[in-house]
Amino acid sequence: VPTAEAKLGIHFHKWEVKYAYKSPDCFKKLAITINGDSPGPTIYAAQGDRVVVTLTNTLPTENVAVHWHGIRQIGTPWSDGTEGVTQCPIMPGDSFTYEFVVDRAGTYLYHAHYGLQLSAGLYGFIIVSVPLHGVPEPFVYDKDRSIILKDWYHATTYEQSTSLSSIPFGWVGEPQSLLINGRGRFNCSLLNAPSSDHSEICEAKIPECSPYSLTVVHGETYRLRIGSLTSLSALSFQIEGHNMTVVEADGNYVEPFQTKNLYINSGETYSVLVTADQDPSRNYWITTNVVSREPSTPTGLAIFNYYPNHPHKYPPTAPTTGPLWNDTASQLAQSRAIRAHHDFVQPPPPRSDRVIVLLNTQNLIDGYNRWSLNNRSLTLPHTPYLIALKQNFTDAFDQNPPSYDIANYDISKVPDNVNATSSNAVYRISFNTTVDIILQNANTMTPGSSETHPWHMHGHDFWVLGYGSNKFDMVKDPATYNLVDPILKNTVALYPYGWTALRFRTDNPGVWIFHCHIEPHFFMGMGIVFEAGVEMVGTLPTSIMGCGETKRLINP
Ligand SMILES: O=C1O[C@H]([C@@H](O)CO)C(O)=C1O
Repeated sequence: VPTAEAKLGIHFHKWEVKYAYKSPDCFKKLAITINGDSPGPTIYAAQGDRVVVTLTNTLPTENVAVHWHGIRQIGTPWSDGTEGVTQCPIMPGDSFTYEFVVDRAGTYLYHAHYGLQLSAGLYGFIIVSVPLHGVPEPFVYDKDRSIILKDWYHATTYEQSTSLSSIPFGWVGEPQSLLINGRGRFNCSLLNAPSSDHSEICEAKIPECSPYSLTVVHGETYRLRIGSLTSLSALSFQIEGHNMTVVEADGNYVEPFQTKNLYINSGETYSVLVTADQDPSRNYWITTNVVSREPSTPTGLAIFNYYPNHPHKYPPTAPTTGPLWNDTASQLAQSRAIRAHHDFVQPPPPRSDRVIVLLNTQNLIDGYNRWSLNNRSLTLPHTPYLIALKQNFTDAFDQNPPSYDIANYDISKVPDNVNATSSNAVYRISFNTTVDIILQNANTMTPGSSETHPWHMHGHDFWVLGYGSNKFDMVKDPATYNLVDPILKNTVALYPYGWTALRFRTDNPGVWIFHCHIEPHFFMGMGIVFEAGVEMVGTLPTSIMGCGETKRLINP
């Protein structure tokens, strides 16, 4: 029975964020949970509803902040949940209320946006339905189901963040397992503990790590919402013997297209339609595996269970895996195949007012391994930009980083690191203008290597105008842009040695971050902060300022 508040379109949630021992892949480790769960509870709402989450931080010695990924926060930029950008972190023992409107139906996510807390397991779904009398969705299905994908590490966030910010540098490496709806399987016999009995820390037979099972009825069509909140891995997702028809991406309807393998990067969501039209006398494998980086993680497994077979009966076949990890061409082909649905095309403005080219490089800065944009590696200040810029503390940050000419940069070479510096610069962009961002990939510090980066923008969707596989040509490449039916997204892939071109309108007053969604890359500086229309932002809630009781000094 819906509560009175839910009938009014307000959804209250009380979250206690705390550590708990979890064994999602059979290996016992500390995870950050919401009310004891990782992944956390799904937030359900209808378009236009208000979501109010009161979060109490019960982590003994750690701050926290939660980002509502894909929710634009129109009029509430202070609820975006990005520590250092839109709020002070929530300190242990403190409570903080996030309040925002979900203005558009679709599939969204939430996750920690502080340090490496996403990798500790603070993540979940936000599912927004079409309102009762709203425009119907351009597809039909019998049932709505959701699957959240995660890569899982056994090292703690403290170990990972210390390694990443030490000399010598210690990379987090590939994950130990892949989780489907919070369940995976680590091979306990790989542990070389002194005793042969691992049952205390790794127990293959506990129900907590038995594969997730999705029960279907023969003949029915399922809308499967698939979201990825991996720390690192780009994934391929497949259902043995079944085709998937992609119909939604990041909350936007797409022209339907069929695939057997869905590529999904961290921060992306897709809806696919799957019809249970195969031999119903058996179950099938749902699998996910690492692409873009050479995998060393076992395939993630779940069961596509035809009723009335037992939900945990293993399929009779060996699990199928996706395409080769380094088949970038097929990933690029999927990216290019995604177009706006023909009834929902919102064409972009034909030209932009400003072009920002961002060269993506890995650098050595003062001996530390970092990632940079135009040779500047973001170091988040602990005075949140939104507060500082709204209050005109303009001396707090560098303003308007200089533009960068990539014409003479050789993207196939290891960077020379000469001009690479740490920076807290903020791009100040005129309100209500059209901006193009050209993401240009390049070689890392390892010869012959360039990596895939999923770029995510807060506060806005952007049109994806095009992709290229080499250095961007300012004259020729803009002529190839899709200005007819480009997809709107909030997260998009930048492929090795290639470029991706985006266009967006600065129509949401605030201060926002645009960053690589690989958590350790963001931690290593891979992002920019931009401001547009901050003077139009309403009075900032004092809850985002100060910390603990010192808030009284701000608002006596
Ligand atoms: O940031 C990274 O560091 C390593 C490697 O480049 C250096 O060890 C890697 O694969 C990353 O993505």
